[in-house]
Amino acid sequence: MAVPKERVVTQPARIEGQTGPGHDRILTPEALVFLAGLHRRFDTRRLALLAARRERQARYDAGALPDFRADTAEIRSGKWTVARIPAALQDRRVEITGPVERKMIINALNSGAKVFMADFEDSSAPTFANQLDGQINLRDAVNGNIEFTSPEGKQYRISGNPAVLVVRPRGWHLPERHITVDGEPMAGALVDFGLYAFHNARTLQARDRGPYFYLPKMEAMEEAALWDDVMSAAEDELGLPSGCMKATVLIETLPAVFQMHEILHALRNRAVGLNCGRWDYIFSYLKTLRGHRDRLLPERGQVLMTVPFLKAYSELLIQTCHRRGAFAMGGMAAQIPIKGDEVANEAAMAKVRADKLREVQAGHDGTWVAHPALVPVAQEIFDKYMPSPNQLNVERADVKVTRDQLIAPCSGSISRAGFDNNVEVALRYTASWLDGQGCVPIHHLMEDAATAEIARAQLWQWLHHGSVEFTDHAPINFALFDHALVTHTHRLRESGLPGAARADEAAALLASLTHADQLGDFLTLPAYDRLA
Ligand SMILES: CC(=O)SCCNC(=O)CCNC(=O)[C@H](O)C(C)(C)COP(=O)(O)OP(=O)(O)OC[C@H]1O[C@@H](n2cnc3c(N)ncnc32)[C@H](O)[C@@H]1OP(=O)(O)O
Ligand SMILES: O=CC(=O)O
Ligand SMILES: [Mg+2]
Repeated sequence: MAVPKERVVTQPARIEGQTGPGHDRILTPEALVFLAGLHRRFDTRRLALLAARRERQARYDAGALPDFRADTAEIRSGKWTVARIPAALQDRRVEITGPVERKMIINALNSGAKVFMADFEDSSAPTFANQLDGQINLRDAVNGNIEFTSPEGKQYRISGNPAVLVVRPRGWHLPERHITVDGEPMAGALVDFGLYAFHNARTLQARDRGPYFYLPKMEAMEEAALWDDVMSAAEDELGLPSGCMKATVLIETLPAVFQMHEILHALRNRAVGLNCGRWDYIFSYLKTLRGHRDRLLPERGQVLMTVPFLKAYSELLIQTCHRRGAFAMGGMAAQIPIKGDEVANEAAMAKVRADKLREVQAGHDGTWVAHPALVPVAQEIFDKYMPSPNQLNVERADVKVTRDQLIAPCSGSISRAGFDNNVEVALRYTASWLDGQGCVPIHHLMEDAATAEIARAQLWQWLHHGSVEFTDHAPINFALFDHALVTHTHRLRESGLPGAARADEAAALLASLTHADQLGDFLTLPAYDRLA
């Protein structure tokens, strides 16, 4: 049934969840009308694109393999570049990322990094309160009046030359069930983008820093075209110049690596770069090829950026970006500082340095870090090997990456410790997420939704493809999984660690996902139904 015209224009989105202090200044009547407009114009298309993902996946499950598209060959061979990149984004050598928590936003903006990516995605557990508090925090940061006092009395405020703010909304797949339009839940992506744009885009545009976004987890150029149309509509509605909203796209799914030119082309009036979102990319390799017994991955610790299929991906990304005048951003090393153990800390920092050295020497224009203490570590390497603000001039014409290289099987092994670590990480991360915390340190590594997905997907893969063995040739089986899960659940419950209170729920979810006949699309979808 068609929606009456005046309803399309004026009927606001409805709030279905509990709101807290200050949320009314984010969920204003005007903002709710703006959100409703985005939903009515774009949600049908979003749902169709999600259905297209499922159809593609069914073909891969039936034996097909991803490949470059025949219908877009002209885009790949054509001569074109992305639009001029704003001055504020010309030097992105170190970008810090982090959740939209108030203290962390201030710390990240003060960290010395060129860019801060404020994250509503992999590092966020999207409780309604987290998402709305995040919007308040970002609005205050944009307005220059963000402050925080810790329970111990430590004062936080912005000082010096803060990092340029870039916001990552949720991916197209996640719903926001606390905001509905015409009885339907809105897309998390449209809520995060819409509220941030509505409250901040005009303020940002009036300065030398604009409304800038990181776009996650896309699988096809049509999904990028949808973002382009959403941003154009928002620019029109807010009276902003066309193309002022800028986008950096994470290439973090296997299908997307075959459409990098196409994705940049779809967003060519606003694209400033692509980023190697390595953790989701590994997860997507597992998920896309879940039906292919010959492409199992070894344990997480062995799937490094130097293995052939990941090296091919990052080099093709650099070549593609630089051909189009766009930045080729590197990704996240998972190591974080280790306090109280100098030797272990130095070993972790050496791994970060090696990762950043590989990136800068391959031609990346910048990189990501997960913690303020890593900013100088990454910056030292990029300053040394990239004296100019970027290296767009590095063409990487030598790179000749084929389809087979992008989906090459990865050799390696699975140890009992690697298996056990996957159970522990998947459980502890899920429990923390259910408790409202989307990023946690586990055994001195940063764990977020993307890294935990790898752990969960690998367990499923090893258990469901017959006769997968450990290094000592013992078979991997469900009894071992069930036993490890019980052990870690008990340990977590007793530990007082983040997520301890949600250990049993997390274990039940992980057991059902791991025993299910099919690898579930996203851990965060069933987990969202149970989120505090
Ligand atoms: C795959 C991907 O998508 S990667 C992108 C998503 N992931 C991320 O963004 C990771 C962000 N990082 C983090 O959340 C954290 O660094 C964690 C959870 C990994 C570790 O956090 P902690 O154990 O609290 O770190 P630690 O205790 O060493 O923190 C020291 C200080 O640095 C701050 N800090 C740590 N990480 C960050 C960050 N990313 N941004 C801003 N501040 C930070 C802490 O708030 C703390 O501040 P304080 O001294 O003023 O109290
Ligand atoms: O978002 C980044 C990733 O590695 O995943
Ligand atoms: Mg990711």
